Amino acid sequence: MTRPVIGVTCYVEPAKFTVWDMPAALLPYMYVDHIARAGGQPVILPPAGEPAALAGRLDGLIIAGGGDIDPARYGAPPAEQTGYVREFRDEAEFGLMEAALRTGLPFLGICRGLQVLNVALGGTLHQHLPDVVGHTAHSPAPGTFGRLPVRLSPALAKIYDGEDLTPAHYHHQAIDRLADGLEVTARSDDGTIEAVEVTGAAFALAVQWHPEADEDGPLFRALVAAARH
Ligand SMILES: NCCCC(=O)O
Repeated sequence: MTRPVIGVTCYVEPAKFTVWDMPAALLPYMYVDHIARAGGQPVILPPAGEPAALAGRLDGLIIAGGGDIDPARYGAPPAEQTGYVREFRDEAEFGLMEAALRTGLPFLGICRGLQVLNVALGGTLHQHLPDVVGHTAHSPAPGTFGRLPVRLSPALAKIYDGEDLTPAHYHHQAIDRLADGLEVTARSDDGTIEAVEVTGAAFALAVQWHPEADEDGPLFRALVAAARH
């Protein structure tokens, strides 16, 4: 069976690899491994050229984790804790997001990808979640995933085969004002929005957590299944 082509966005950051120490287009391998194990063909989309022009050649799209969105995109001045803003990545991913929404391309947003979806549709973000919820359980230490329970909507519970989940989290920002056209599909106990879907779309959903960090990949399988149609 032909594998649906799943585009997945990536970082561009200073990096050390083999004998080199230079900027690299980077993506944790877990993303592409999950896509391939789910039956898809992963294609990494660096934020160079015009990746949105490729949307018509993809069967599905993942906007992956990454640094903070430039708060100017949702009309806010930058907070002190806002970091790793890469305007070139914003430009590429907001273009891809717009193309996916316009064409009904099956879409999965992961962490930053959820935030791109919300801002693209006119929503806003909390720029530093610990200031809002009073704890750091969503991002306990640099480079370490936290585990925090979330309660899933019936639609998401069907994908995960259960209403309760304790996924891997690493985010210091979160949705503040939910965009029109989105529905909340999961929250954590402190009220933080942890997942959303686009109302009425065949498959356009996003999670604030990191499904790529877990061995099992129901969200990746669901995306690849949607991408086959
Ligand atoms: N803001 C970028 C995604 C991760 C985070 O919220 O820390």
